[in-house]
Amino acid sequence: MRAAYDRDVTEAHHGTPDSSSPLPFLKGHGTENDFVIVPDPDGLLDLSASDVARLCDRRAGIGGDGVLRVVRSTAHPEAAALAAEAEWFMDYRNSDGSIAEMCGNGVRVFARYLQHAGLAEAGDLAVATRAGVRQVHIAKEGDDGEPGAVTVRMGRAELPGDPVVVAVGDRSWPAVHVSMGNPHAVAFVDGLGEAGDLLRAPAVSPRSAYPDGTNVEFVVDRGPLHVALRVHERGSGETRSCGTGACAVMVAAARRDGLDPAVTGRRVTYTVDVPGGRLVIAEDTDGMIEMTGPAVIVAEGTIDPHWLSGPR
Ligand SMILES: N[C@@H](CCC[C@H](N)C(=O)O)C(=O)O
Repeated sequence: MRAAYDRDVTEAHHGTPDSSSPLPFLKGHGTENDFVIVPDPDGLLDLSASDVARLCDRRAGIGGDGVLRVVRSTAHPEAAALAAEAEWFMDYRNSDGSIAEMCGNGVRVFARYLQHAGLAEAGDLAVATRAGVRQVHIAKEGDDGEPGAVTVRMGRAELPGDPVVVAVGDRSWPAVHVSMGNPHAVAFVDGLGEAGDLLRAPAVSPRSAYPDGTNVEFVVDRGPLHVALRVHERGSGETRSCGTGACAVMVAAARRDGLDPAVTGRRVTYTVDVPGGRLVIAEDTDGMIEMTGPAVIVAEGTIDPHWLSGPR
């Protein structure tokens, strides 16, 4: 499978989405936050927002919460300056085609793709993202053949401390404004059902706190150092998991619980349950946040370029 795939990447597709060459793709997920992975090592593809939305369409396309385009850093204008630190750039897009600064599950799935394609080995590697370079560790396969978990050093959280409010219908909750490179509003609720069907984005005020929109997390306690969340993602709707969201939740929960590693001098670790699984998130005394969880490649194939460039 890998040999055929390598041939596809290196020989079959070099062109734009409307060229006649088949376009290789893979499908992967991290705690069911799922992505269409598009290898484009030389940065030749110009995926428009509507191309991305079409790929992510769960009925008429492949389906995913977003697209991970895999580009050599040297071949992408936003990453060329990072090329000395990270060979590969994760060009992440939400399922509506919008660009986001960072995707925590995405970067773990991205690393798994590199390993799957023979472009990286288990161990440490660096990935360039719009939020900067992220260090990733792929654990070795277990004796049972299970792929090792993927850990990413997510950087430090920023908590501006401004009061924000999240509302769904006639219910509202005070929320914590957290940036993980991308924006989050974290609301502690009594039950995850309180957020309703989340078919539409919750209202967040003041809107000036989030000039570019935001991701919203609803959180309940499950036990000591253990929380669960639902998330409505900017640009993707409700998803089964959000890595940056889980990190934002971890930090908001830790501060609420009076735990700040920079003050206590002790690393703190939370278990964060998401609808699609479980993430383990730790904050170190220097503020560095590490997220660990599964990352899986489930399929690979080719996209018909005529379909992608066809009538909308
Ligand atoms: N699912 C992601 C976050 C993706 C970006 C987000 N929707 C945004 O617009 O900021 C994750 O795992 O972090």
